[in-house]
Amino acid sequence: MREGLRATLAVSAGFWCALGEMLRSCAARLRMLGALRKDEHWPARNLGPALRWFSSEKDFCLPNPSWSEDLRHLFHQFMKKCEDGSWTYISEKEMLDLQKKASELSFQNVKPMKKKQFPSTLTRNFQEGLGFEYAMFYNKDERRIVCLFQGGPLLQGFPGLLHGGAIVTMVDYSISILSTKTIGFTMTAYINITYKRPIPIGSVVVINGQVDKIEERKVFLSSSVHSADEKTLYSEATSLFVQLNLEKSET
Ligand SMILES: CCCCCCCC/C=C\CCCCCCCC(=O)SCCNC(=O)CCNC(=O)[C@H](O)C(C)(C)COP(=O)(O)OP(=O)(O)OC[C@H]1O[C@@H](n2cnc3c(N)ncnc32)[C@H](O)[C@@H]1OP(=O)(O)O
Repeated sequence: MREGLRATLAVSAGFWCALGEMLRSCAARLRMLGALRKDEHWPARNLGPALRWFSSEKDFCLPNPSWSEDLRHLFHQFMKKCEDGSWTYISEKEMLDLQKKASELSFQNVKPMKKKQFPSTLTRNFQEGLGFEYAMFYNKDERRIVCLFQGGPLLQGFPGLLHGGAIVTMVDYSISILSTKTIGFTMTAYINITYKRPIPIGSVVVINGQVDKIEERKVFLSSSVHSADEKTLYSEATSLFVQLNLEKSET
């Protein structure tokens, strides 16, 4: 009797969990689709606080209900590549730790913001699905980084298309992590991007970044932005990152 009751409770708990997850997923997709409607350019209107506050616990790089099938599929493909150790998944915590360490090391004259005033990194100040949704993978031996990126409706430039500034932001983030992981903390000296095709809002792109050359403190990198099926080349960039001179004050 007791066993029967326990089994019933387990099944019903499972049912409510699955239903909850399904509703959450539908809500996120609807939010994104709603925001794409022509008359709702500012979807934050009814969405409560638009900022996603700093959290060291949640890993925003993991799939959430706003992720499309394409993004999930690529994410799982890359997670598989991590199994033999050639690629490594970069968690949100690792990015925040790097950023925190960078400011401790190099910007000693800058007063750090209090946690409560401090929204997470620029790319994380959006509700799920409305801004930058991405995950990054690093290949140490090949000095490469891959960023799987789905840009949401708050990143719109031309109607229905991603703003070029949002694209270059994501490219810059990806390769700044690559150059930092390659030679230590670096800053962007220049980034020269060519936009070849517009990127539709909500589509999934793959950013590939690689180190081309290192000359003392200078790291030269190139990157490309492709569609998930690799058929469309959206953008290409070349850039220079300079390793921070930690003896000098940087402010
Ligand atoms: C803080 C690091 C954070 C890293 C965190 C990574 C973890 C990631 C985690 C979470 C993701 C968040 C990631 C956010 C990151 C976003 C990245 C950005 O948006 S950075 C903001 C925009 N960039 C600036 O504001 C730079 C402003 N510029 C400067 O501060 C300096 O100019 C700097 C540091 C770039 C170089 O200054 P010098 O005083 O250290 O070095 P000098 O002597 O001027 O240059 C060194 C060599 O580089 C050449 N160089 C410098 N700038 C150049 C340029 N624009 N074009 C060509 N050559 C240049 C020079 O000619 C020199 O070359 P020769 O050694 O003589 O051969």
